[in-house]
Amino acid sequence: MLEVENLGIRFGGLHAVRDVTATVPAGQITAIIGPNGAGKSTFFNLISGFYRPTTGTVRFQGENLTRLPTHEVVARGVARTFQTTTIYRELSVLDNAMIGHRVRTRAGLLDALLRTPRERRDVQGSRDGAMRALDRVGLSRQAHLPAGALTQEGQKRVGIAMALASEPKLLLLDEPAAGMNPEETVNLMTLIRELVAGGLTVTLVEHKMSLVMGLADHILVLHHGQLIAQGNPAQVSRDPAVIEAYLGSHAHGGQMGQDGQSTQGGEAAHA
Ligand SMILES: Nc1ncnc2c1ncn2[C@@H]1O[C@H](COP(=O)(O)OP(=O)(O)OP(=O)(O)O)[C@@H](O)[C@H]1O
Repeated sequence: MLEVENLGIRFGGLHAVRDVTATVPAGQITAIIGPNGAGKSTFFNLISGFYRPTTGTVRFQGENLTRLPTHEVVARGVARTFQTTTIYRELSVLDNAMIGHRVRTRAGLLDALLRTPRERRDVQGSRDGAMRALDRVGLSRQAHLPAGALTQEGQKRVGIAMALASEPKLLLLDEPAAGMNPEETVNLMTLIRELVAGGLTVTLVEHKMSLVMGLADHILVLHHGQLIAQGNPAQVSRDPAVIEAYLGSHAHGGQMGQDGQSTQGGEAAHA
């Protein structure tokens, strides 16, 4: 579904992502892992159009997305969530999801100001699309609550609904389980599996190895911006280069698993 070739970006002297060639298969869950600073978020920013690569190409369903602005990437079916929650806490859950949907509607500012028939049709379309997205994440009954009144898990679901409201084919989740307790993490895994069973392709960056190893069909491992391994969880967790990368990063003060639980390296090595 997604193919990147020789993808790279430099920030001054730092090669944050270097020469990555990889594919994301349709209908599967692909996880991107690697020690802190490995380039995972930067890689996400490259494939979702937030950053322009210094080298290489990004192709989605055969189409070259490399130089497209973010909204064009979204319009072609690639949507993402963010590491930190970016929902509007004071707005209703429905309004949040509608914001996600508006990316796909055509009415411009003039239509909105003049409240043209097209604008009214688009608002109705956004409402319907947003409700469908809320239904997919199990939030239709909370649609009229302020988003900030929901639990941490509920707010994460709002963020996912915002992305789903643009009706993506590929959903990019940036650390979806950050800040979640074990029960919430299991609920999230169930939700992701349901979305994939419904035909969505999911790619995620995640530190929690229990989630990655329990969920991913395919794993890409980045280290110092480079792809050092890929394969299924069993293959990746016994790959010497992966174990070395995590243990090395730990030895040099690499951050431990999310919320300071156990080391990524330990979990990867024992998964
Ligand atoms: N906009 C930027 N400008 C300069 N340097 C950046 C920028 N974005 C990221 N970097 C650097 O690129 C490297 C990779 O960062 P990135 O956030 O992609 O890693 P990561 O694997 O997502 O890390 P983490 O697991 O800590 O979230 C880091 O050294 C980071 O400081």
